[in-house]
Amino acid sequence: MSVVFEQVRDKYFSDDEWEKMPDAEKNRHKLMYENYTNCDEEYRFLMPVPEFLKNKTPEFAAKKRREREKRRVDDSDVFRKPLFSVKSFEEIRKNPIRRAKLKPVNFEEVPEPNDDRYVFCDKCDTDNVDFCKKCGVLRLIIDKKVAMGVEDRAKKTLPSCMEIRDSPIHNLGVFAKEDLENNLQMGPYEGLVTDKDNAEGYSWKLNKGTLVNGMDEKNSNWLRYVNCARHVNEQNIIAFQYRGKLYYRTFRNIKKGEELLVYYGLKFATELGIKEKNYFDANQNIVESNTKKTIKEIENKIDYLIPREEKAILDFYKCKYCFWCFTTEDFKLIHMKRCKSRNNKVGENFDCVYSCKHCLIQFFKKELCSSHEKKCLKPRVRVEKENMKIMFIKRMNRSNLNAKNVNL
Ligand SMILES: C[S@@+](CC[C@H](N)C(=O)[O-])C[C@H]1O[C@@H](n2cnc3c(N)ncnc32)[C@H](O)[C@@H]1O
Repeated sequence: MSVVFEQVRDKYFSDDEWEKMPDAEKNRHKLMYENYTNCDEEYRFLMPVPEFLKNKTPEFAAKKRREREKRRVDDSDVFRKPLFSVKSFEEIRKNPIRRAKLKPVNFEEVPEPNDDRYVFCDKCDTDNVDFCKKCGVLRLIIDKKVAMGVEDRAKKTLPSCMEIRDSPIHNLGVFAKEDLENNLQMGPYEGLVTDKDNAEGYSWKLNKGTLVNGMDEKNSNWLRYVNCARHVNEQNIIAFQYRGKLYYRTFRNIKKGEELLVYYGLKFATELGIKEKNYFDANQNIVESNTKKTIKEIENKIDYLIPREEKAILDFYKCKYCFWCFTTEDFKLIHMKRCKSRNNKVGENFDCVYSCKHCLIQFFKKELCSSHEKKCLKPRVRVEKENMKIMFIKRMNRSNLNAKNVNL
């Protein structure tokens, strides 16, 4: 609104009058006001005074003043008031971009372990990661230590509790020379690791797709002689994969003289003439095994059962200076080159070594070993996935190890 309009309104009209007045009328009043006030004072007396300029009584002037005051206050309020009403903090919608920049919330997504870290426990009937917390790890039957490439290596690795001889099933087989208990672990199945299928019937296929071919007797172990069971009742061991390797284990007690028999899997077994239907047929002959010996009895009696703590001493590749143990000869040699104890030849002064019962690292001092054990966070565990997908291959035919094994 122009200044002249404001002057006319403020001085000569009440707010109500001004509001109701049409724009043309307001304009006319403005022009009359300008003409009159702009006229020289000498000649102004000649002009008629416009009507609206005349009604400026004291009451009217006081009323106009009040209206002006009120308007000023209202106008100043416009600047003080926010343009929008203030919402409570909760109601304010957060900016999604800002929210994205917030620090990550405090949670962790625990990765699912690999399939071959699950172990099925017969007793508890549960799948466990690494080992059954109630029943512990499986006990091992250790292969005899023979260098790779040696003539007849596979037979030479045979533990003293077994024998290899003619089998009524096929050519050679593995037989128990002693009563064997349930839950004994054997292996891993050794052989050439390859990507190619072969026709020999001595390969296991691992979950990742590679094959362990035990055909070559110089580069495999005794597990290659284990035949396939013809019926569920004569099966006494099952194969399972643990951390990329294939193992066998007993799932019931085995009598002295009994042949060790595993199930090769549906496809390969079918190829050998073992039909799935007959395999699980209850009317077939039942192979009995009533060998019930306490673990203590067996442990005390036989030399091939190695308690976990001793395994490191006998089976692992040991640095001759410091007694650290390694799972392969190569690792051991690498370590020995850098071994801190090499110059002192510390190891030569000790007849006895102490191994950690969790991770199998060895120490030449008992105190060192026990202090390590307290801290050791890597309990050595045996893992078993009985519902496995490992396959035993013969002539391009792959066969899954039957999941029914699990239910035996
Ligand atoms: C891993 S080898 C077992 C050892 C074999 N008996 C030997 O003397 O070398 C697998 C081969 O044995 C034979 N075999 C194993 N179980 C069998 C079964 N139940 N019936 C027929 N042949 C079997 C098959 O020829 C198969 O290819």
